[in-house]
Amino acid sequence: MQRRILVVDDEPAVRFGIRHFLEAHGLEVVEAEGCRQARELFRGSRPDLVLLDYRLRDGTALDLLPEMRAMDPSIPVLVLTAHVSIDTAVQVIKHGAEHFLPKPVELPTLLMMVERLLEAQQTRRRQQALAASGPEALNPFLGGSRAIRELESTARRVLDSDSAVLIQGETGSGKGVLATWLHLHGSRGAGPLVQLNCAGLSPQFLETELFGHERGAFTSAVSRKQGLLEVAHRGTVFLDEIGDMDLLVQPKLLKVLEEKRFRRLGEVEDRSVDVRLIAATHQNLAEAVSVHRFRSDLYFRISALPLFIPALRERPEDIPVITRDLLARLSRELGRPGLDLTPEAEAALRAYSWPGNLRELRNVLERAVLLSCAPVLRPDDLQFNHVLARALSPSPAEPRRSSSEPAELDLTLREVERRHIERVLAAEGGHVERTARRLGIPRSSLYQKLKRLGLSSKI
Ligand SMILES: Nc1ncnc2c1ncn2[C@@H]1O[C@H](COP(=O)(O)OP(=O)(O)OP(=O)(O)O)[C@@H](O)[C@H]1O
Repeated sequence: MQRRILVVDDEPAVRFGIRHFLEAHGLEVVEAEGCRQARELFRGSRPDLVLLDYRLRDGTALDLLPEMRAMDPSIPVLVLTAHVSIDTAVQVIKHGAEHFLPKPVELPTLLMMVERLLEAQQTRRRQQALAASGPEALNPFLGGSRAIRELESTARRVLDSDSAVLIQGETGSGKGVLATWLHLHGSRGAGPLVQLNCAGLSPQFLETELFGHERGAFTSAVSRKQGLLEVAHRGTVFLDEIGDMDLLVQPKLLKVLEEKRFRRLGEVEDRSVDVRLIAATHQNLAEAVSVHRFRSDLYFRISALPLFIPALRERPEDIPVITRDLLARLSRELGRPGLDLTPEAEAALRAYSWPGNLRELRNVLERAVLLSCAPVLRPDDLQFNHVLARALSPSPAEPRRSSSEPAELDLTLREVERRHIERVLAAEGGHVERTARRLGIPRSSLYQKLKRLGLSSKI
């Protein structure tokens, strides 16, 4: 990730000299000749550091410093001045500058200072991000199966790239956990991680969430709103269920990815933004492209680095390790030290088909720990949702029939409805809202049907 420096000086020759030197050392430079332009660029081009001449034609550093601190206090400002006096130095530092340097500047000294300030800023941001994620951050690569080892090695290879990542996997398989891990361990780990689930969002809502709006952009826009893309500047945007993104919004997202620019609703000028996109879906996006539910250009853009999370049933050998990790976490969270399980319980966990993947495993264990007083869990303590599991993967003795088979014709309408709801519910991992959407009925109607048909929505 290239760092951007805003150089504010009214002398073009000074700006040219600094730009030339910093660019030769891998930094990107944007220039402003006075306070007005500096304000615009600070807001619009989002620099990582500012080099600010003390005296400008339309003001001094003392005017700009408090404004810049108020807009983003994490961006260090280094003041350059030809009139060094103790009083100026004290004023400049008091107004929020990180340091000051006498003019004419010695370029190697300037570079050293810039690099140190950028490094300190990066460390500070990373520490804040790790502290916010907590010591309990989940490890997405637990287990020794070949599938999970391959996932880890691919994920480590894409860590520091700026290209978009597409995480595919069944519901509850840990796509969100992997996205958080990629952000925290990548070169943007010190920056913000902003998440949005696109499922069920109207195009208007999705657009204002992503791009923000100006006051008065539409009737209910009573105040200005920052979009999530802006908030995620220098960090990562995690768009969950991207397959559900409305076709009207898709080209706008593509523009941001290609041009690194976007516009708030109701705004006339573009803003620049630097974000990495991590997208996730449980759908087959290539299939969605083939039926024109997803744009092929956006698909190609976001699927440059695809990661596939294997379903839990495809790697039963990992279940014991994951279970012990989850039990250790539950021990701490619930204040129940020494939680363990019998070999028979472990075998039962390995034998189950886990339609809800890791989310379901965690829920089964949590329920067992809460309902059992004993520290060691037995098979009886584990309550599996066999209805869902059967609906998703029927046993060989009871093969799923195609609708053309005569036996289907004998089913009552109620039974057909029941089976269909079971299947969709299983495919959506027990997620009622998504199931209702897929069935095309309101959530409240689905709850009524579940109750009437004696089905459980719990995963
Ligand atoms: N590596 C892991 N270790 C322990 N628990 C995990 C792990 N990954 C996921 N989980 C559990 O599964 C839950 C679901 O994870 P996550 O939200 O990342 O899945 P997902 O694939 O994004 O789900 P969805 O398809 O519903 O968006 C987590 O809240 C956590 O309880």
